[in-house]
Amino acid sequence: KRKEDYKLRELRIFLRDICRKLASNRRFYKFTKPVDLEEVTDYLDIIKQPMDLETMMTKVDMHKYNCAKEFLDDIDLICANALEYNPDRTSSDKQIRHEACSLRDHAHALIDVEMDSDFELECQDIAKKR
Ligand SMILES: CC(=O)c1nc(NC(=O)[C@H]2CNCCN2)sc1-c1cc(O)cc(O)c1
Repeated sequence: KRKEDYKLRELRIFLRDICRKLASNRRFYKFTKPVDLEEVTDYLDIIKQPMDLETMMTKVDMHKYNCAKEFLDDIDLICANALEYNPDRTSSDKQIRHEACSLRDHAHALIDVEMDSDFELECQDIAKKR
């Protein structure tokens, strides 16, 4: 197990904790599971790359993230998808856009507070090499 692999294991432990905290916040309930394509039948006509917190947890376990930036790119994707699928001036669309922006800001804030910036820079160097 190279030194790099110990760093990536530490990253996975950290990202699982971030994912758990976000998924356990009732405000982000709509983003915890893949959009139900039986219910939302036109979803894939509009959203080309669905993403959700359960899928992200699986990606952590499958070693798909080599730095926190890659993890936050998927959080930003969840948010962008919700903004794109819910553009209307209705209160329901406005509410889900608000929840999506809140998820994005909470995720970035959690990582900025809890993650050592030098550690992330080391992970980004590893990510570049892989
Ligand atoms: C996550 C998401 O983007 C989402 N958007 C919705 N939009 C609408 O229903 C709007 C779209 N504009 C017209 C009026 N209806 S419902 C919905 C959703 C909510 C859940 O509790 C679970 C789930 O899988 C998906």
